[in-house]
Amino acid sequence: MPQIILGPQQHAPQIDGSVRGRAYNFLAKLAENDSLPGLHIEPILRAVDPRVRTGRVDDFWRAVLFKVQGHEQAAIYVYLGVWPHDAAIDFAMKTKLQVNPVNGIAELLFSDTPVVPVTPPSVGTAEPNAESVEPLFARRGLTVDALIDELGLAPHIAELAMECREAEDITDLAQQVPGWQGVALIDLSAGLSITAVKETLAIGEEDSALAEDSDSALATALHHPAARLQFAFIEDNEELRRAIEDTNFAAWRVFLHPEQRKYAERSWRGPFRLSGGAGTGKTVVLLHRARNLARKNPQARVVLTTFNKTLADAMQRDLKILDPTLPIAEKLGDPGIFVRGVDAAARAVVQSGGSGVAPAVEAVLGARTSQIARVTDRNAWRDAIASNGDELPSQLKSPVFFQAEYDLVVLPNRVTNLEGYAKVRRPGRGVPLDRNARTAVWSVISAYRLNAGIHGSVDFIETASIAAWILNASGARPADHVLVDEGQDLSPAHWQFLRALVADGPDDLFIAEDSHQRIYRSRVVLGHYGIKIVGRSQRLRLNYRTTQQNLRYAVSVLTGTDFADLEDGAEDTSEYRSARLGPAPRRISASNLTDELDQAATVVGNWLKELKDGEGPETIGILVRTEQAGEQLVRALDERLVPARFVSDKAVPSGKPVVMTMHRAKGMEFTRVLIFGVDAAALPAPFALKNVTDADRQDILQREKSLLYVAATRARDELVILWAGDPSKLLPSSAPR
Ligand SMILES: Nc1ncnc2c1ncn2[C@@H]1O[C@H](COP(=O)(O)OP(=O)(O)OP(=O)(O)O)[C@@H](O)[C@H]1O
Repeated sequence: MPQIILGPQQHAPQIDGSVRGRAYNFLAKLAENDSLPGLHIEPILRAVDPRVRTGRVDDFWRAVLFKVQGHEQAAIYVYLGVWPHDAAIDFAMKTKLQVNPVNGIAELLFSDTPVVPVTPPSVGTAEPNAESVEPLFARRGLTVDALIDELGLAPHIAELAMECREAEDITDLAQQVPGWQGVALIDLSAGLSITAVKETLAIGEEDSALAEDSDSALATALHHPAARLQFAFIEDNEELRRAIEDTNFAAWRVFLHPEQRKYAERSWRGPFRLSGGAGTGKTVVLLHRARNLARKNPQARVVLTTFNKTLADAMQRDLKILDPTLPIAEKLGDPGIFVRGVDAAARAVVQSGGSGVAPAVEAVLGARTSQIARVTDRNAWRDAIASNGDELPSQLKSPVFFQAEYDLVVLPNRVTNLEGYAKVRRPGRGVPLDRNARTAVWSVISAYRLNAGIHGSVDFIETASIAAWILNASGARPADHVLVDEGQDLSPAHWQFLRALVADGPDDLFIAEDSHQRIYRSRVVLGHYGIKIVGRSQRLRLNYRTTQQNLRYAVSVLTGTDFADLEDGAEDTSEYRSARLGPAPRRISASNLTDELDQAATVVGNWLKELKDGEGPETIGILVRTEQAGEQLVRALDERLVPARFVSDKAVPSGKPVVMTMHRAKGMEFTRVLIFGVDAAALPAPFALKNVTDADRQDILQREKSLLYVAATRARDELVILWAGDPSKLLPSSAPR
């Protein structure tokens, strides 16, 4: 059966729903049998490319396609869109599908225009003395010949690129150059060498050898990972229908970056870690990988998990958008993809743990009732300190200290009594504790556990620890593949649980994380919990969400902070890059709270007026540090006749701008973002730093910075930062360009 490929369609006219429907019918028939006479697949006399065809969609509309016939392969049809009859012939006459002679990537050429119509970059806009500044690529030692002969850029694009003075000019050019060439320009402007760019685009030395003008060479060139930034292989009619008829068909569903594709498809002998800055498509990779694994083996039990329920629900929704036919498992251990927050997945193990639960509770928490149906009250540490903390050194009288000590030391080491706690090693905990201090600390931990026992409750981390014990004791491994998002915020007990879900082996664990976005917990070294990454770790750097301006601002929030990833290595942000341009982030200083609320109402009110057709008010996000501040802000906006809705743990409803905490905004995105209340007095949050040890203080400050980074990277297009009085010290002192 013929294979349909959707090629670049930016040259085709917009068509309405009924024409889309007919275009789909045409392509569906073509995919079944290309010799059906009603299709009228016609070559065009004197066309520059003998492979070009038109096909009859109806009396008025014609499809333009290329027919590529590989050896012993079914015909491939590359679809470029539909045009009115004469315009279709005209377009078909001058369009050529070829193999790039340098790198073996399939590409379109037009005989009387450049590869794409490009306006010259606005050279020299960036600096007042720009005339004297050498263009960026020349400063980097690049030449037009190298861009053409070594990389394979189209000559007119290489020449324009060599004229660009600054990175913005390159981005501007790249935005107009679809496919791999645009991506290559962004990579070069971020400082990558031509060799490194070729590596990210999966261009090998052997690729140019395929650059002959044969059908089989073209078929190979269309499969090139970099060609697939523009040419999408459509696998069945359902996918075809969605791609043609759905006007919201999102690029992430088919046009993966070669690196994203590699991580979605490749197999590893053991756990793999994919790190990457905000918006680099880590979640997209996980969704594609889950689909690939489920398709490769329909009996496979794939667990797709993340930090919490809201993010898991969003992943499940997107998985269905990606492919509605995917088998979603409702029960852990069933074939298909089981999508849950990590705590819900642990609960599922405990709930079905039967007689294994009581010994697990005893092994993890010591002797107590095995009633664990309830969740321990969030104030339980405070209460335990109040009742049993008299002997504690004052700097340890803090729920923050106990939560971290419990997560990082007590639970992962299965400490159940003072003897155990007196001996346990506490690497990385900062404050050393002598025997007396350990006794005082243990007294509080015992009280915490005793109270929870009386209430028949456990906290989330305890549940993960109990679930891990149950699985390890029984040897049951209810998953074949575990895919994890937001790994930077999981605790050791979570990792012990995830490790226990799946046997050691190929493609057992795939972990996406960004240590710059660690906002909940202390840093964890995976190797301590049986997850040996050893060399199986890569990084994504191209941001698909945020404009270059917003990204640069967000990264400048991080500057000066020494981050480390889950494997203890340093991470840097120097090659983070974005393929989009937009307005510079606006920083607004208000004189007092009333002024700040007025300014917020003005910003959001204006944004509401600017919404385009099809853009709902919920694409505006207003991010705050605390729930209380959020609820207060909604009331104040309401008084100023600006509608808004505070969203905490539910999915975001449509119809109004959304106010939420910066924590809640993790993993989300908005077209426009206002970060409200970035005052010196509010960020870092004073309550977070109350009664903490010096060691914890540093880590909390780092997390508060990361919180601001998370908030700033939620914005696709516009970002406004607003404060009253003095700005937070966590903000960069000046706005980057
Ligand atoms: N190949 C792609 N083509 C088009 N859009 C993409 C692609 N990959 C990702 N995106 C888009 O970029 C945005 C960010 O993707 P995603 O949420 O997967 O990133 P992330 O790395 O998980 O981000 P974060 O860490 O901030 O949660 C989304 O809107 C997604 O649809």
